[in-house]
Amino acid sequence: MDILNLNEWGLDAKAPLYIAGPCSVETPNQLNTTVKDLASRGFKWIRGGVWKPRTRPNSFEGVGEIALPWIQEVKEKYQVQFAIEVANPYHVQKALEYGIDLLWIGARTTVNPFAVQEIADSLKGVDIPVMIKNPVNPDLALWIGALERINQAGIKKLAGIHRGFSNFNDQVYRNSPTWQIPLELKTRYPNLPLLNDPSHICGKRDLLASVAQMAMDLNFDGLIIESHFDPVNAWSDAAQQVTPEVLEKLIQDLQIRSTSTENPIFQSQLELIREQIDQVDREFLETLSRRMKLVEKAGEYKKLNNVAIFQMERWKKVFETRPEWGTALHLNPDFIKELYQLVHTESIKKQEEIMENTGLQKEK
Ligand SMILES: O=C(O)C(=O)C[C@]1(C(=O)O)C=C[C@@H](O)C=C1
Repeated sequence: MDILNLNEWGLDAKAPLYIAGPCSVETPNQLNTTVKDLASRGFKWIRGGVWKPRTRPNSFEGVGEIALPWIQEVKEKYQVQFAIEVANPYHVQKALEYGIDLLWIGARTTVNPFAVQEIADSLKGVDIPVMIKNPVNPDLALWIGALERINQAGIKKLAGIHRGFSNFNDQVYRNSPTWQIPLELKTRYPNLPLLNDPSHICGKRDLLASVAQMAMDLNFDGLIIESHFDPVNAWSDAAQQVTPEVLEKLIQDLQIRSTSTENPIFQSQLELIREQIDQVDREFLETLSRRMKLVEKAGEYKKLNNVAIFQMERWKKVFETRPEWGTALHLNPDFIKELYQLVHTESIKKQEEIMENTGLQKEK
C-alpha cells in the first residue's frame, strides 16, 4: 500500500495523535461546550458521531446531517480539525460539502466489502485522511481489504483504528482487545499509522487509562477517545465517556516510550538478553520436539492396540496439573491453559496421521 506517515499528512498530525470528542454530536450547546473545553486543553483533533450505526433499533442513531453546520461553526470558532464517521457515499458527499477534515469508517461498515467499495469509489480524486476501524470480528484480512480498497481509490493519508473485537463472553472488556491482530497489521504495514480506541474496547471509564497505556507501550501512533462535557447524561455510550478535564489528566499521565534508543549501553544489554532468549527458545523447541516424539510413540501404541486417540481422563489431568505447575514457576495459568490447548490439538493431529497410516479401524 502506498501510505504516508502521519507527519507527511501536512496537517500538524504527528504521533502520538490524540483525537477526542463526544461519541455523538447531540445539540449545538453540547458540541460547543465540549469542543471549547477540549480546545482550551490543547486538543486540536475532535471526533463526533453524526450518523451512528447501532446494533439494535430504537436506540439513538445520531442527529444526522443537521449536525454538520454546528460542526462547521465550532471548527471555525476553536480552530480545530473535525473527524466524523461515514458509512455510505451520501455521508462522504455531505462531509466533504461541510469541510470535515478526517473521515473514519466504522467497525460495522469495515465488515462489508460492498459498502467499503462504494465509499472508496466516492472518494476517488479526493484528498482527505481516512481511518478504518477494525471489523467487529477478529478478521485481519477483512481489515486489510478495507484499507486496500480505500488506498486504491488514491487515499494515501490512511490509518487503522483498533477498537477491539466483538466477543461472546469477555468479562472485562466491551470489545476484546486481542492485541495480536493490530500488532500483526503493524508488522505487515510498518508505515501504516495505527490508533487505538480505548473507549470502545473498555466500554467503561475506569479501564481507559490502562488500555491507553498498553497502546502506548505497544507503540501505537495515537488514541481516539470519547469525551463529553457531561458524560453521565450523554445520549450514547454514557458509561465510557470522560470529561475533557479527566481526559487531559489521563493523557498527561501516559508514559510515552520511544521505539528504540541510540544509547549504546542499552543496545548492548538488550542484545545480550536477546542472545539468551534465542538460546532458551532453542531449548524450549527441543523440549517440545521431545514431547511430540513421545506423543507419536503413544499414537503408535494406540494404533497397535486399536485404542482411541482422545483420552479424556488423561487429558483432564494434564489440563489441570500444567497450569498448577506453571503457577509454581510464576507463569500465568491462563497462558499455560491456552498453550496446552494448542499442544493437545497438535498431539491429536499427529496421532490422527499415525492412525490414517494403518489398516486398523479408527475409533471415533
Ligand atoms: O496420554 C495420551 O494418551 C496421549 O496421547 C498424550 C496426550 C497429550 O498430548 O498429553 C494426547 C492425547 C490425549 O487426548 C491425551 C494426552
